[in-house]
Amino acid sequence: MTPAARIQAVIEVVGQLDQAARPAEQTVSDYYRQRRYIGSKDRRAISALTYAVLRHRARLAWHLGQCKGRPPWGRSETLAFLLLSGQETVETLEGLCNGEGYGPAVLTQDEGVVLQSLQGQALSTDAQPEEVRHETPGWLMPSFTRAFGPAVEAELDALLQEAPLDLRCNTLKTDRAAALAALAAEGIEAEPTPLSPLGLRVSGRRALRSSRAYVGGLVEIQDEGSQLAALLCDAAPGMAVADVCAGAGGKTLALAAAMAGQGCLLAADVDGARLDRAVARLRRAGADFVERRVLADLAGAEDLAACFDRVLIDAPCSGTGAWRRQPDARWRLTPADLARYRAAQQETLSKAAALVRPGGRMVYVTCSLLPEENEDQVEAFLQNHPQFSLHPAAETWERVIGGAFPGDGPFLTLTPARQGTDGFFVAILQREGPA
Ligand SMILES: C[S@@+](CC[C@H](N)C(=O)[O-])C[C@H]1O[C@@H](n2cnc3c(N)ncnc32)[C@H](O)[C@@H]1O
Repeated sequence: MTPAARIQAVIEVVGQLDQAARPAEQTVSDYYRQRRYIGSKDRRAISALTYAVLRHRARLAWHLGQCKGRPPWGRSETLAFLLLSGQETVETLEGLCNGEGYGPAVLTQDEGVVLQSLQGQALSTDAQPEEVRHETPGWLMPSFTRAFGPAVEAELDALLQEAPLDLRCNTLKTDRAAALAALAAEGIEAEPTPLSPLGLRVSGRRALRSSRAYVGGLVEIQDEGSQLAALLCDAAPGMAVADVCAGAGGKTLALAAAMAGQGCLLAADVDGARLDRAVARLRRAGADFVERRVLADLAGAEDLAACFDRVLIDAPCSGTGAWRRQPDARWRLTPADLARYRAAQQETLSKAAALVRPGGRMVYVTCSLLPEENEDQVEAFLQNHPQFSLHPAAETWERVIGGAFPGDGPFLTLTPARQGTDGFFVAILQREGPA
């Protein structure tokens, strides 16, 4: 594809994103599915520019004077982004938008005027309101400020960066050094992650999913933060462990490895289709001992009451900690969604508590950075469940992970700005009784 044709493709994708209430990832992959002739190099270039435009959505709307309501999205934003980011000038844009081949149509007179007025300006300026400058919905600013105080700007900016590709080496089949060597043998460069003893960070984007190391189950894709959250469950061989929001099994796989394939590991979820997606992953990882169960209601699972040494709640949440991976998600989240997540979190905490045996632990995890889904939920739970108390995350960290605990309270909060991971919150709740 010519550079102009790639820009036209981005204009089309970005235009479709505005109309679609679904995740950008789906819209982008549908666009490619309908255009099989677009090769992988062009796809990479189109996706990179599309996501760059998305990451600047509020600032572009501000520059284009469309701050009120949802701006029309597509051509004007793509061209404005190319100009404001310094990748093009008005003159080079005029050359690219010449209506020839598969490139963008000729600039209209109005577009020319707008682009001339933007030339030389910066994408971010102090004149923009804080929430525009940090690409954050205004209604969430008080929550982020409450979470991070003076560090809020650095945290919000870090959430706008691209996330790395992290892998967890699967200790059911290999160790980290051998996994690194297997990847290197296939030309995939990676290095150990700074915090997780099992993590590998891949440099550059390689066709990982078709590699022998991935297909053979030596590695699984998992953010370093997610690996650390799973390690803090402190699951061990021979234990009875329940992952009650298992979804497609990301953390179940990590628990299975921590248990060395020995003991009882239950992967449960309310969503059977999600749980089905765990099957192939479990098989690939050699984690055949995991039982799966669709649970419409944890309260109805009487046969599981007080059975488990560890219960992991990887709770449904706003996903604010994972905004680096889905930059459009911030604009789809509504106050009603957040209220729904909070209700589900409190309900899941209360019901899952019944599964923990005396002396056992429940580990509450979110990939949210909002105190309403994290500390507030744990506090409310503890008020109503005096048989549970907070176990300091630092104690488990030092024993299971090693190195300095990256926090200063009973919980663990990981953030892209501080640890370079996705945002995660972990609280360990100990049920009273013999250890
Ligand atoms: C954050 S995702 C889990 C991700 C998964 N643990 C992983 O590591 O890949 C949250 C999961 O909670 C499930 N869920 C939503 N509401 C629930 C509820 N009331 N009880 C149990 N699971 C629920 C969702 O279906 C979803 O799979």
